[in-house]
Amino acid sequence: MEAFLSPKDSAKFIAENSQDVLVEEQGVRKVAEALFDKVSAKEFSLAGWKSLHELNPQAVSDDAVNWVFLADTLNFSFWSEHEDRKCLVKYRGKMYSGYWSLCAAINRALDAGIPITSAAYYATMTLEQVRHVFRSDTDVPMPLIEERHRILNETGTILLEKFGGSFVTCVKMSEKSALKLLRIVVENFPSYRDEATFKGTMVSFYKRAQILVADTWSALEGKGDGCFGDISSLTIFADYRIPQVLVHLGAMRYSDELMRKLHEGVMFQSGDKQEVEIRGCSIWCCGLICDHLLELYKKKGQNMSERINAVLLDYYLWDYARDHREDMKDIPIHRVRCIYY
Ligand SMILES: Nc1nc2c(c(CN[C@H]3C=C[C@H](O)[C@@H]3O)cn2[C@@H]2O[C@H](COP(=O)(O)O)[C@@H](O)[C@H]2O)c(=O)[nH]1
Repeated sequence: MEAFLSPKDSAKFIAENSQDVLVEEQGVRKVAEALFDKVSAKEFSLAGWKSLHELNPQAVSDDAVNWVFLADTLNFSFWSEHEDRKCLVKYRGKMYSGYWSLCAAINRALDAGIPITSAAYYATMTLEQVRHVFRSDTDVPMPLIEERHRILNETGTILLEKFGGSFVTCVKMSEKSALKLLRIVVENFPSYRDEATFKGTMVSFYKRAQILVADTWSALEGKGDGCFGDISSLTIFADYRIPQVLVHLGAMRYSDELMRKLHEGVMFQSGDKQEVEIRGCSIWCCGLICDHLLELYKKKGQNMSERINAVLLDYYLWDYARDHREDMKDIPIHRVRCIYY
């Protein structure tokens, strides 16, 4: 990890050198002010991870931690070429799309007696078994199914060989440090090495590794082995939804040239200059929103460092983006097919 800048330092470096993506200070302030009264809402709380999301595991248990590890190992690339033709998974009478289609497929498999969250199982799954477990209820399959198969086998084998087959072992090794757990994940599981080179500097985003730590924190309700004293050291998770909502809210802006490419549906490669600028500026922008929010409360004599951090801001903005798809349709997502987000 030493060779690469941390996600926070990467974001600063990228934002300072970005040409096609700009963080709008005024817009950042506006968003922080708009969120001021939301901080005490359940949408902005650790408890919201369970209470607002029926597919997330509800128990505090080893099974829940291993469920999170499986979900975040496969937590990438759900967007579809055409909005009206996408992978959907039906679970308990309800249709789920995008990231939630993954969770619905995991729970559907568990209900069918398939031990999909067990490393001993997914380390040796065949491609056909992976296709079956993650099958769509439309004629559009989940994207990158072959990569998902390869990553399941690779990750399951490592978890068995080095950590006794349970992610709980990694959590205990982290000794209640989010950054230590992040390091364990990135150093041991190759598919989590979400890194790039920008202007000759090695930068990192670690989107799936960071959301894995955050989701572990949430599943354990911030207690016991999940009581991470340094959870505020994490950044938001640079996916393809957060940039969209930041531009929609006016906290970030794309150059005309980049906006034109996005509207044309141009495919980017992971690590492209503009793709790195979108991801790095999103992280930096959200860090500034957090800082402003804390400052607004400080002016009222309130220290909200326990209630405001990048993880809770991310969860809030991601859910907001999900609920405001229609309002955001004029801001295209940036299209990348990769295993990192
Ligand atoms: N920044 C950030 N990105 C997140 C998540 C989640 C879901 N996690 C939490 C959500 C509720 C629970 O609290 C889970 O913990 C998925 N993604 C990313 O979004 C993309 C999928 O989008 P769509 O195609 O619209 O489903 C894809 O890149 C996926 O990797 C998050 O929370 N933050």
